[in-house]
Amino acid sequence: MRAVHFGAGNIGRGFIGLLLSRSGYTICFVDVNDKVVSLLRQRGSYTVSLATESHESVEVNGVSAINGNEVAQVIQQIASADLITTAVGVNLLGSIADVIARGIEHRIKNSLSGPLQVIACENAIHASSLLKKQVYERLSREACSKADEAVFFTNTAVDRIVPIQSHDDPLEVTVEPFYEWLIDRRGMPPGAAQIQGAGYVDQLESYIERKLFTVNTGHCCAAYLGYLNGYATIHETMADPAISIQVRQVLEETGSLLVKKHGLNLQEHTQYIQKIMSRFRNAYLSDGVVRVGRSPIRKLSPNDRLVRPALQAFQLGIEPYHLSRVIATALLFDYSSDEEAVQIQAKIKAVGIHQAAAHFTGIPIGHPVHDLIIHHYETLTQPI
Ligand SMILES: NC(=O)C1=CN([C@@H]2O[C@H](COP(=O)(O)OP(=O)(O)OC[C@H]3O[C@@H](n4cnc5c(N)ncnc54)[C@H](O)[C@@H]3O)[C@@H](O)[C@H]2O)C=CC1
Ligand SMILES: O=P(O)(O)OC[C@H]1O[C@](O)(CO)[C@@H](O)[C@@H]1O
Repeated sequence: MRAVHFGAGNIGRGFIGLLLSRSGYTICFVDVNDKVVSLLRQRGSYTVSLATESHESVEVNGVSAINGNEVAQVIQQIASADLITTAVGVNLLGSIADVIARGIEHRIKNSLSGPLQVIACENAIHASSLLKKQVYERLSREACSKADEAVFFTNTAVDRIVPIQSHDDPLEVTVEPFYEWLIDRRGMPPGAAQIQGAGYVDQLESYIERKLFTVNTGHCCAAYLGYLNGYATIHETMADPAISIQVRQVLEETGSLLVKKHGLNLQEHTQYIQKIMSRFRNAYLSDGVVRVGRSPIRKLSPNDRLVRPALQAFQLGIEPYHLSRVIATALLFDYSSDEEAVQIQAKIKAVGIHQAAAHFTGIPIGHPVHDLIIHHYETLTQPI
């Protein structure tokens, strides 16, 4: 079985590559980082170590790599692949859609048989459907109808914390021991092999929202509060009892929404929250608040981990008081090396917080949730 994986970064090597290799796939990584590509090519392997006391590690062997700019070679790899996976960042899916479309056209033109499965392992709701749309925009109508029969874009939810790495070996990647990879059973090619360690579910939306509104909402809550309070890492931030309480409050709020919307069992969900908070406290992971808070415009967008649960909660009669505070802290994230944080600060300066909040969240001025965001923003920025 052959897989082509776009994005040989932290999650690509530390999670997706590892599980695919264990399941018997040979993996060809496609990346635009020359150093990573040439090292993977030279060695054909890399090390994954666990963020635990014993720091156990495993070798991932039999991998190859291509630079994403070597388009003809990427197309050749897609021609013979059973599976394409991605972990490049949801906003970058458009930059790989072209070569994937060309690979699919090549398969169709040369009557290469066998189904091709495509799984976009990004932190977003229905990222594979988004990638499908971007790929189909680049295909002829005839190719689209052929692709309908042979190419299966399968939605997924991926969960494993893999921070920015700082090893002497640039390929080594340290990951937390926990992982969850859930795949929508309905999007599977008939008779396709299952990936060992992944779970296959029928109602993916509830799992994606459970993960996005708990792991990712809680994580960015810790990140933005940590940043505002001068902490460097999530672990340090979570050791501050006042912040830990606020993370818990926001997760109780999203928990009420998830229980009401998806009928989750409250007791089980409470345990899920406890597990997530203990993952954030892992002392063997050094995860910077600026990594977890990265790309605040994406995180503030209407379908992401903050605004989507806030508006859904509001619609179900739950006041998103704590979520609104996290939104306000995201608007206060002024890290100068983050391009999106810089854009947000420039917008606030240019048009004021009321309009800027409406612009980034899509929540109009005058909406009760907008009022709540402004209330928190003003409280947080009040001189002491
Ligand atoms: N790191 C984590 O803990 C988790 C990350 N994710 C998601 O996985 C995705 C990747 O995140 P990370 O691995 O943390 O980021 P990363 O920055 O470590 O890896 C992204 C990789 O994609 C490569 N890339 C960029 N443009 C490309 C292109 N056009 N073609 C091929 N490769 C390209 C980059 O060079 C980099 O190696 C994001 O969507 C993130 O939200 C999901 C769950 C966990
Ligand atoms: O990768 P993103 O979407 O920028 O957000 C960072 C988040 O993703 C993760 O990397 C993995 O879920 C978390 O560490 C964090 O919640």
